[in-house]
Amino acid sequence: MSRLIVVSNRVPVPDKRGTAPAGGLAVALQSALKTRGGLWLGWSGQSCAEDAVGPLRTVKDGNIEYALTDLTERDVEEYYQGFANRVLWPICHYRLDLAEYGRREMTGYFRVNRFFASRLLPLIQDDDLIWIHDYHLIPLAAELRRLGVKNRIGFFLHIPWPSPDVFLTMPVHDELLKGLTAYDVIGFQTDHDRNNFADCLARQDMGHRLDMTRFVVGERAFTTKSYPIGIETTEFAGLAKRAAETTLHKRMLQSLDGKELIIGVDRLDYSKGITQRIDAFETFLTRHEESQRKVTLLQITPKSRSEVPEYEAMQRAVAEQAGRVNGALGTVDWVPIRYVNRSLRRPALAGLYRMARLALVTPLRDGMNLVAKEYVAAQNEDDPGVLLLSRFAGAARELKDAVLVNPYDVEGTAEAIARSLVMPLEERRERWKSMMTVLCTNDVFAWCDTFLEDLAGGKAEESGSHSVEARSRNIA
Ligand SMILES: O=P(O)(O)OC[C@H]1O[C@H](O[C@H]2O[C@H](CO)[C@@H](O)[C@H](O)[C@H]2O)[C@H](O)[C@@H](O)[C@@H]1O
Ligand SMILES: O=c1ccn([C@@H]2O[C@H](COP(=O)(O)OP(=O)(O)O)[C@@H](O)[C@H]2O)c(=O)[nH]1
Repeated sequence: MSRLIVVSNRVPVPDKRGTAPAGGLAVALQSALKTRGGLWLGWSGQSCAEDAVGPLRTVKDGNIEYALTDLTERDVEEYYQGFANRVLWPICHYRLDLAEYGRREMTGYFRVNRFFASRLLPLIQDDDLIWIHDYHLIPLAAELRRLGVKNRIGFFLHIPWPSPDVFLTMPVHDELLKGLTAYDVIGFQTDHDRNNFADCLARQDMGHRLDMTRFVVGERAFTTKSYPIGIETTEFAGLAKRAAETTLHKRMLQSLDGKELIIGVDRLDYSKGITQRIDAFETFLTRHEESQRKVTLLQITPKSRSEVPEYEAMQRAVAEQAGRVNGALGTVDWVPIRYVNRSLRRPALAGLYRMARLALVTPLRDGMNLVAKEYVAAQNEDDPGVLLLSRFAGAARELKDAVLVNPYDVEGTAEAIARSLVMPLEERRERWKSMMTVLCTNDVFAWCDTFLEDLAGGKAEESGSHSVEARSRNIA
């Protein structure tokens, strides 16, 4: 079996686990890699002065070897906070109004990709499969090809790919599209994203289509498909079941004092629709006065990308909004919204999901949204809660039995909250069962195996892949 090399900007640095910022890419890749093993290269999360970047730091954890690199302060500013998170992120989430183009940031982005290529090159062996992740590293394969790398290289985009009208507003769109054609397999979360990408190629008159999934651009042929990312469904369900025994769980139940729990879990990001959600919750409480004092919304929102101005502004806006609603509607013994700005560990989250009668997952746009999947997996099959899910999350393409809402429609979402809270047990069970069936089939191991099978050139890789046997060992 070929060795797997994974490259991503964000890596769950082993000695910092638990304190690392929450994010679906790191969570999912770690689950996917733990059986198969491999080398995982990424940013250490540390920045340093221009002349102080040391050698790679390697850490072995189980059968994953992490290779971590520091970046300079300028790199972080231009590549991560600048081009990745002030241009690519807003554009891919359809927020043209928030994109801030700057030549310095664009140059920094391509420079850091060259730097990643130079760090990776000495580690590559002939048979390695290389799997690069997300919008930070789109040009990495082109840089590796320039250095003579002939290995199979795959790319998976965790965020949405927008329609050509949106994507082509970006000044360097052609460099990015051409950069992608250096990969052998390009994966997206949904068919919708994949089709948008194909439409961008067509609009720019780049190459031609061989069949449903194969394209040729210049000298290169590549496959492009959707591979919806999943979670460790069975393991997460087990975590949630066991959480009922913990002190946190008991304390939380006590503090609820019989009130129904509604939960929201999101990084503090404008794509997650948190302000629209709070508006919808307030509208629900005002229009359904009988529910006041009977429900509590627990909004867990770890800070994210705080150095980026749009995120900093949002921190203030959401805190003020939650404070205003609590001030207006709260009573001496009832707080409508419990707003938590810290990251929780996954076992604690699993227990809270299971306790919640309703989850509000209402992004304005989201690549997938693993929280939606985790909430479903955590439910008690005899008395499952309801998932209220935005149509604009990648997860909505699979979880068709969630209560689907348009998060821009605040009144519609408020009414969906009201309906969900009184949904009969039989309907809740039917919806849950159908969603859980999807999650058990499309779990994170299936995602990983399917992508790697295509990357390996169609042959199923034998040992160490996530065979049913290996997966059950993993769960045990
Ligand atoms: O690394 P950060 O800047 O702290 O951000 C965290 C991650 O956010 C994004 O996650 C995405 O990946 C999830 C798993 O595929 C998906 O469910 C979600 O919809 C995406 O938003 C980002 O794409 C990652 O690169 C970041 O690490
Ligand atoms: O306090 C928190 C909040 C979130 N998460 C995890 O972070 C991931 C968020 O992934 P998602 O795909 O929903 O969104 P992203 O943040 O990647 O955009 C999920 O696995 C959550 O369980 C966590 O571990 N602790």
